[in-house]
Amino acid sequence: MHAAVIVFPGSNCDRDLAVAFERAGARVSMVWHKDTSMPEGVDIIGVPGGFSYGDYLRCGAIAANSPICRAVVGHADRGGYVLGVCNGFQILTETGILPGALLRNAGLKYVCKPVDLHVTTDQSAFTQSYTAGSTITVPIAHHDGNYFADEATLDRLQAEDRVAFTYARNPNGSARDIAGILSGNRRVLGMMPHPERMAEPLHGGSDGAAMFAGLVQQLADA
Ligand SMILES: NC(=O)CC[C@H](N)C(=O)O
Repeated sequence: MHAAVIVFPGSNCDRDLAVAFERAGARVSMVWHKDTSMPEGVDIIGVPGGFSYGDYLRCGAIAANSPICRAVVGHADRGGYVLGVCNGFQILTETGILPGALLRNAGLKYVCKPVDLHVTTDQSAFTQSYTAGSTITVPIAHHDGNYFADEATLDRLQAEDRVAFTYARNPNGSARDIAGILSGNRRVLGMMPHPERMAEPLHGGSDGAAMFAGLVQQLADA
């Protein structure tokens, strides 16, 4: 399984994401934001967390218009897999690959701490290694993690079983406690918490590792 991890100026979780994929058995290519295409045979694109372009004008807004993001959109349009974590989730909403937007945290503060997440669905390559209804612990680290979408979009996400994770205790004001959502074809996941930062015992927990293991298993079989 071949994963590409995008590197923007200001990314700070790109290496963490690459290591999480590698430890699960994937081959990883790092791809610079000025590139215009993916390496041959990429199965999944990881859009990492961080502060792409210094979070100007809004988190993810400039990255969404970077040269490489045209290739990310093309990959998603062709039914390819994409994982966007934190700033990556913000970038995926800014490109329109995923619906909604990430607003300033309700408490107007940067929040950095482990949080409990409910796994809402196991019906995706990202969440198949978890039990639906179980609770996992994964850190958050963001100031713009307050998921917003109009009521019709939120209803549709829930009706289509596309809410992947919800917060056990909402840390940022997200609508309906949403921490992560899937695309309509279930091949794109955007989430604010960082599974790659809780992926081995030295991180203080390894609940995030099952996501990468599940992806490698599914995409190796594909
Ligand atoms: N860890 C991250 O990716 C942070 C994303 C963004 N810079 C924010 O603070 O909201």
